[in-house]
Amino acid sequence: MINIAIDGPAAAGKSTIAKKVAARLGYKYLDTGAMYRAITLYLHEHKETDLNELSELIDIEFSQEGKLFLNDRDVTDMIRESHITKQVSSVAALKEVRVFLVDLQRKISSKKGYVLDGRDIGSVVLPDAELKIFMTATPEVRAQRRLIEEHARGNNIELSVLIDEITERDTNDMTREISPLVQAEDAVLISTDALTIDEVTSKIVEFANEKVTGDQ
Ligand SMILES: Nc1ncnc2c1ncn2[C@@H]1O[C@H](COP(=O)(O)OP(=O)(O)O)[C@@H](O)[C@H]1O
Ligand SMILES: Nc1ccn([C@@H]2O[C@H](COP(=O)(O)OP(=O)(O)O)[C@@H](O)[C@H]2O)c(=O)n1
Repeated sequence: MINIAIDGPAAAGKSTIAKKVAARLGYKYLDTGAMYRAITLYLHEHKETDLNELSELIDIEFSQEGKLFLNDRDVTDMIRESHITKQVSSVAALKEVRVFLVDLQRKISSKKGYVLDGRDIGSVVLPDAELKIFMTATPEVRAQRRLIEEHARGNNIELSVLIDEITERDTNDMTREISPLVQAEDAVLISTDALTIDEVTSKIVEFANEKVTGDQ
């Protein structure tokens, strides 16, 4: 088994496709963005937190069904609310937060057989991952995809607002000092603008199978 790192900007399709790739290969999926969102929620609710104590204060667990528990509370839906989305890239820029989560992500994936998606997986969390993908699409395509999701949730948000939000978050993620979003040198670039979810999934599964057979 190998580890697969999928990085890229917001709404490129990382988590949708990472889940499908994991299912096709019989691997586990780790949503690292959800972990940053969980810390953002915790800090929103506990404003006086000493960031040096995160490891004592915070327990993050994913259930088999993919639900996220923050200190035993199911926060799966709360972490997707727009006030958390607006704050998450500032929280993700904090050194103490990154040190805590990168350590946890490395521990979880140490036994291999994981698909991880995020911003710094191929560059920082798992620089030795056997397969690295950098997934992109234009901001307009990505915002259009988020728009469909938001409308399905009953949120009547405008496309231009989503384009602005996504662009602002990408800029924050690409320009922060610690572990900015970058394409790792050895990552395969996949532009998903004109590809279906199944097409992107199959491409990555093929790459993974090549790596696994090549390593034997
Ligand atoms: N290739 C694709 N074509 C069409 N829609 C897609 C594609 N990839 C992902 N989507 C849709 O785009 C939205 C954002 O995808 P998501 O996986 O949440 O992105 P990310 O994890 O990169 O933020 C989802 O609604 C998903 O179903
Ligand atoms: N490995 C990661 C994953 C997410 N993040 C941060 O967490 C935020 C939310 O990530 P996400 O994957 O849930 O975001 P979406 O692309 O799904 O909207 C990102 O905008 C980054 O600021 C990060 O810094 N490093």
